[in-house]
Amino acid sequence: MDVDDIETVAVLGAGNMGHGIAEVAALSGYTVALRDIKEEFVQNGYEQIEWSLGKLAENDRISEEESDAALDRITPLVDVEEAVADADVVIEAVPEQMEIKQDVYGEVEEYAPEEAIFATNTSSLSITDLSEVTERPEQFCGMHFFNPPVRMQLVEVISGEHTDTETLSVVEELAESFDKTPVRVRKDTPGFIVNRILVPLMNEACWMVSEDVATKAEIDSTVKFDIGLPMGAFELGDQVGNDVTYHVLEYMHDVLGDAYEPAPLLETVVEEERYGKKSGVGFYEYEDGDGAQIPTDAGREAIEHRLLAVMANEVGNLVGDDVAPAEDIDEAVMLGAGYPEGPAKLADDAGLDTLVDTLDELHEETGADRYGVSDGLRTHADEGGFYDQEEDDDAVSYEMIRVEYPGEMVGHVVLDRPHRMNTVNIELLEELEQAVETFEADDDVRAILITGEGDKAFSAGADVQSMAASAEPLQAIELSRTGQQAFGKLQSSSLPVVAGIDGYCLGGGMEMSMCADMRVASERSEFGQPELDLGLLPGWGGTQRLQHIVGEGRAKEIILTAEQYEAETMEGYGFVNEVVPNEDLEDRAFELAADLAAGPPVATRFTKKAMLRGWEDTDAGLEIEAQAFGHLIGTDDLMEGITAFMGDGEPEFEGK
Ligand SMILES: C/C=C/C(=O)SCCNC(=O)CCNC(=O)[C@H](O)C(C)(C)COP(=O)(O)OP(=O)(O)OC[C@H]1O[C@@H](n2cnc3c(N)ncnc32)[C@H](O)[C@@H]1OP(=O)(O)O
Repeated sequence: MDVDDIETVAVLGAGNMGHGIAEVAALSGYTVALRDIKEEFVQNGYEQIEWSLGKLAENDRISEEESDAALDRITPLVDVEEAVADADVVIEAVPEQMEIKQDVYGEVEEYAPEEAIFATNTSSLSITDLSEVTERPEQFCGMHFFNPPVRMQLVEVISGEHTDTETLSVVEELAESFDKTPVRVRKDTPGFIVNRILVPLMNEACWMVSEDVATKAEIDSTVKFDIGLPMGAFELGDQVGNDVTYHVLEYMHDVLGDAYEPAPLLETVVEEERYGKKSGVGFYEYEDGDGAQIPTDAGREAIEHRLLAVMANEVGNLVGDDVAPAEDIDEAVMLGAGYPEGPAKLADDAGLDTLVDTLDELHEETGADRYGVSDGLRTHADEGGFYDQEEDDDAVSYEMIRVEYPGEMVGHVVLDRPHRMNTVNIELLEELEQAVETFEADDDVRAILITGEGDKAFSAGADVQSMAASAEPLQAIELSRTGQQAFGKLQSSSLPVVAGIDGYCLGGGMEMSMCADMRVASERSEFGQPELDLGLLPGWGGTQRLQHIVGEGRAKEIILTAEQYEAETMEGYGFVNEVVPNEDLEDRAFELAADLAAGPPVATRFTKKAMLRGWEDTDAGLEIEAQAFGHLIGTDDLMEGITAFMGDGEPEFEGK
């Protein structure tokens, strides 16, 4: 079967995952049969889809017509025969119990066309075992979506023992046609990739508390603010559901052995039905407490090493068993769990030798199987890392941005952290500076275009979480200077710069766009300098540059109110040169950049220089800005602002 042959997708199970998958398939133009065992279940799923499509339209992610058309493509059904009779692909998302799934496949096998592919959305059962229930194990694979499917980019496509490669390729292409990123899991292993990394990490966090090695606060502070993961380990556990984690871990324990023995703390919370947010209490109290309140400064290096070592060991297992290469593991975990960098890269950065030593020491000390170093980790430690260390040191490599050459003498920078709203961290600043230098040294580039990956954000500003991790005045002054310098390089580039803005353009993201010579924005874009709401000030040039573009009055209004502004308003303020329909943004921004690239390079350069020099004494202003940034980083108000942001609350500033 070819992906182009697929017209009809049957989704079995209209629960959380099932209705989400049906919505994604319908949005991509497929005819969808959504089936559940009872009319009320399937109707409920259908209504959830209707609500979600309505939200997408309300937020301008899709048009009303697209929303209506997607809903029209979905037929809610109870009858299995009717649901699968015309299906080219059947995606099964029924409850995670072998007997239920077996029954479903028994029925489906009877009515589905012979050539139809079966894909299961299981997260914890063996693909091979499930495939053997059917008469088409070679046409059977895993298609593991993340929750909620409409928002999450990753789909793990898992090979069972009998799956043929054609089936995997078609399902990967199907995932791509859903506008998702498939990552192939070459072997059917418990937890596949993402859970195989996350669940043992969670278990190790629990072991540390169970053994009085560290407190929950110390561990979550280390995970969130030192390692820089999106949530603390316990915070994430409570979010996912501790019963779910425990269930997956038990399966790993059964199949993979004692290295995956659940920690007593995890067993206790599950026994006591402290499942997390959904039950009102987990590791933290939600109903009767303030939820996860994680201190920014309680992290410890020993905890960091131990967690990274356990994570590296799992990467070693996956790579060593040929489940996936390091690049795929990193991509999956970044997309599926929102890690700023993948686990293999994090482990390489920490040094595999050090992590192996940590595991060896723990193994000797405790004798616990989970510290036994995996063959994959040891081999890669000997080679110097999971990634090739022999790469040419002079070669420029980018991780936070993409550098592209779309033609017409345009050099294109894509801010490439869509899982974190293209937020800006120090590495991104450094890479941006490097990209500008590379373009300037390239005779074939005459204009720079900057856009953000995805349709949610050009950039939501500085990565608040990584900023909170360096809450020292001197570090903050340095961070402010680094941003000023990188954005300054863009502003003073001899090449004309166009910013193509689609979605949120906030804080540091807006400060970056201030350094472009022209800004074109989609209708749905929103602008703002929310820094004062965080107890900060725009520290990457915003206090100086904005007033040059929109005048002092508007600049003060935007910065002091910290409000968000629509693209049209910002056009009126003179910040945006042109507002275009959402779907035209990319083409129009490129067209504008190509137009400027076709202009006279020397005259363009001198024009830019003259106009920039004509500003008043900006350096003095920038110095004050950097000093102020350093001063603010140590204030209680900043912590209040960041804590409120992380916890979705309203800040109460005290002026301290
Ligand atoms: C010198 C420069 C200083 C600065 O730039 S300071 C930072 C200034 N920027 C901000 O304050 C913007 C903060 N973000 C927001 O207000 C909201 O987000 C948005 C309006 C952009 C989007 O809201 P919604 O659509 O409801 O999405 P969501 O669930 O809030 O965000 C999606 C994920 O993106 C993370 N995120 C968004 N902005 C930032 C940020 N600036 N730093 C770190 N993470 C950010 C969130 O936490 C969340 O993550 P999860 O999905 O893991 O919960």
